[in-house]
Amino acid sequence: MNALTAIQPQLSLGDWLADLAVDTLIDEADLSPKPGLVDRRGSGAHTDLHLGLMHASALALWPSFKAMAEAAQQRGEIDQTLREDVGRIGREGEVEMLRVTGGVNTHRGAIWALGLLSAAAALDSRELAPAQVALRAARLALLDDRAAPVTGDSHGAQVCRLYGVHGAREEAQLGFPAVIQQALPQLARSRAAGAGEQNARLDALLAIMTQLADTCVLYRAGMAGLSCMQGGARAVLAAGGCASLDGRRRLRDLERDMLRLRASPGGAADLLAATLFLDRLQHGLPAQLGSL
Ligand SMILES: CC(C)(COP(=O)(O)OP(=O)(O)OC[C@H]1O[C@@H](n2cnc3c(N)ncnc32)[C@H](O)[C@@H]1O)[C@@H](O)C(=O)NCCC(=O)NCCS
Ligand SMILES: Nc1ncnc2c1ncn2[C@@H]1O[C@H](COP(=O)(O)OP(=O)(O)OP(=O)(O)O)[C@@H](O)[C@H]1O
Repeated sequence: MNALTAIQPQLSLGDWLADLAVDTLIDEADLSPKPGLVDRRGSGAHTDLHLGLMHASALALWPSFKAMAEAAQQRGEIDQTLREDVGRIGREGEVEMLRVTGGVNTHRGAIWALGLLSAAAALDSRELAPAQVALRAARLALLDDRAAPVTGDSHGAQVCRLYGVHGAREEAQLGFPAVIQQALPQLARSRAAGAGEQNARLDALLAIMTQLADTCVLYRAGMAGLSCMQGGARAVLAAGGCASLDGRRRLRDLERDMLRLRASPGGAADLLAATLFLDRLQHGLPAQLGSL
C-alpha cells in the first residue's frame, strides 16, 4: 500500500462492473470512423443523436448497471426473481435514459445486453471467461419476465415478424453468438496482426455486421439495407481490414452506401460494446477486488 492506494475509496464489484459498462459505451461511441453510426466525426445516419448525447446517456446508466450487478450478487443464482429484478431495473434505466436525452433512444439495446452481462459477471466473479459469462446471461435472458409489458410493436418486434429474423432478445438468449463467435476472435486476430487498437475494434464491429440481422437497419432500410451492411462489411475484412489501405477504401464505400440508405447498425454497435466489456472482463478483477 502507498499514499495513493491508502486514500482510494473502497470499490465494490457492482461499482467496478458499472464503471466497465459505462466505459465500454463511451469507447463504442468514440470509436471512429463507424459506418452510419454516431462517432467523433458526427451523427452518421441519425438526425436526433450526437456524441454528447451518447456520453450523457452512458453516464446516466451507471446506477442501473450497478443495481443489476448487485441484484445478481445478492441473489447468487439464476432464477425468476433475478430475471424480474433485472428487467425492472432495466426498464427504470430506460426511463432515466429517455429523461436525460429528452426522449431519444440512445441505448435501449445496450441496457439489455450490458445489463444482462453485468448481472452474469456478478453472479460468479471467479469465472469471467467470455463464453461463461455469455452463457449465464443467456440463461437469465431465457427466463420469462412476467412484469415486462407485452408490446410487440417495437421497431425490432415489427421487423422480426416481417422478415422472420431474430433480434436483440434472441441474440442474448443464444449467448451472444455475434460477440463470442465473430467479434472477439476478430478483435484478437486484428490485434495480433498489429492493426492497432482502434482498427482492431473497427474490425470487430465489421465482423458483427457481416452476419447480424440488425433490426435497426432492417427497420430503416429493409433487406436492401441489411444486404448492403453485411456485404460491405465482408468486403472490408476481405480486403485486409481497417488497418489496410484497400480495407479503408471499402469502409468509405460502405459508409457512403449506408448513409444513402439512412441505415445505421445500432444493434451491431451495442454488441461491440458487449464485446469490449467481455474482453476487459476476461483480464480479471482489479487487485482491490481480488478477494471477492
Ligand atoms: C429485448 C429488448 C432489447 C427489446 O427488443 P426489441 O427488438 O423489441 O426492441 P427495439 O426495436 O426497441 O430494439 C432493441 C435494441 O436492440 C439492438 N439490436 C437490434 N438488432 C439487434 C440484434 N440482432 N442483436 C442484438 N441487438 C440488436 C438495437 O440497438 C435496438 O436499440 C429489451 O429492451 C426489452 O426487453 N424491452 C422490454 C422492456 C423491458 O423489460 N426492458 C428491460 C430489459 S432488461
Ligand atoms: N454509436 C452509436 N450510434 C448510433 N446508434 C447507436 C450507437 N451505439 C449504439 N447505438 C444503438 O442504436 C439504437 C438507435 O437506433 P435507432 O435510431 O434505429 O432507434 P429507434 O429509436 O428505435 O429508431 P428510429 O430512430 O429509426 O425511429 C440505440 O438504441 C442504440 O442502442
